[in-house]
Amino acid sequence: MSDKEPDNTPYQGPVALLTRVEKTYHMDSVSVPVIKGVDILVRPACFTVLLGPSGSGKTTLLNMFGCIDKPDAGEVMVAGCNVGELSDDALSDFRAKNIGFIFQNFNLLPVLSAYENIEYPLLLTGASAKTRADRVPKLLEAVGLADKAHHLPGQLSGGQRQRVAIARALVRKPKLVIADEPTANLDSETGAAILGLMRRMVDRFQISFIFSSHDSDVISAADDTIFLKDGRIRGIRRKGMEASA
Ligand SMILES: Nc1ncnc2c1ncn2[C@@H]1O[C@H](COP(=O)(O)OP(=O)(O)OP(=O)(O)O)[C@@H](O)[C@H]1O
Repeated sequence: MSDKEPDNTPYQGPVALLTRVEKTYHMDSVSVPVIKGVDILVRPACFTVLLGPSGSGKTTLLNMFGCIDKPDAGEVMVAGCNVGELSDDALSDFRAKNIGFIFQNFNLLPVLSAYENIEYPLLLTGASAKTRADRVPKLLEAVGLADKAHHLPGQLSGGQRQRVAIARALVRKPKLVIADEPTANLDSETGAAILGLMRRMVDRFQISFIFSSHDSDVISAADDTIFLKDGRIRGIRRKGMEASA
């Protein structure tokens, strides 16, 4: 019998992985390398933050995780799939099934109620009325908006709109949720509440979030923080583990 301690670490393989990723933008005759050989691993049921100053490449990297943009070199794996090998149609299906998005400016449909905004991605994928009626109220409750189901976005505060957007991002049970500076348009108190809500959603639904910010206050909510500068990783901090360069 082995006297080795049982391994209780929750890690079960990456939800997403960038390997030696590079990206250069070309404008007229000028080439600007913006991502210069980056490796990032997103662990299951973890909250990962990309932290870096403006222009450091956060959005470019999130677009690769979100299969919106492709690297010039390197590999992007999401939910065990090498997404670089998918056709455009297969990529759209893959994205719809596996990835949820949260935007800085919420991107809600103004003519739909909170309930209908959350339900909309399910309608697009042909989910049954039963699935929709099961999931939408549960998510409204999870984000603390059960009493605002029939409000239009214009009748909600910024923080409440972002709560709707979070519920919408979760409704198809994605493996990965991507949020590009989701608190940038909120005051600091509301931003902190949204951050706390996302943290709770990671724990409750066991989904991985990757989030960009230039505000170092977000580190306390994160499991993993990736420090970026000039398109390179300058450090990684995993909660409970030693920092590495
Ligand atoms: N479509 C594009 N064409 C040319 N250059 C681009 C394009 N998109 C981004 N860039 C440049 O790439 C670099 C990285 O941009 P990116 O938006 O990824 O940074 P960021 O860290 O998200 O910045 P911010 O915090 O300001 O949103 C910047 O210098 C930017 O000007």
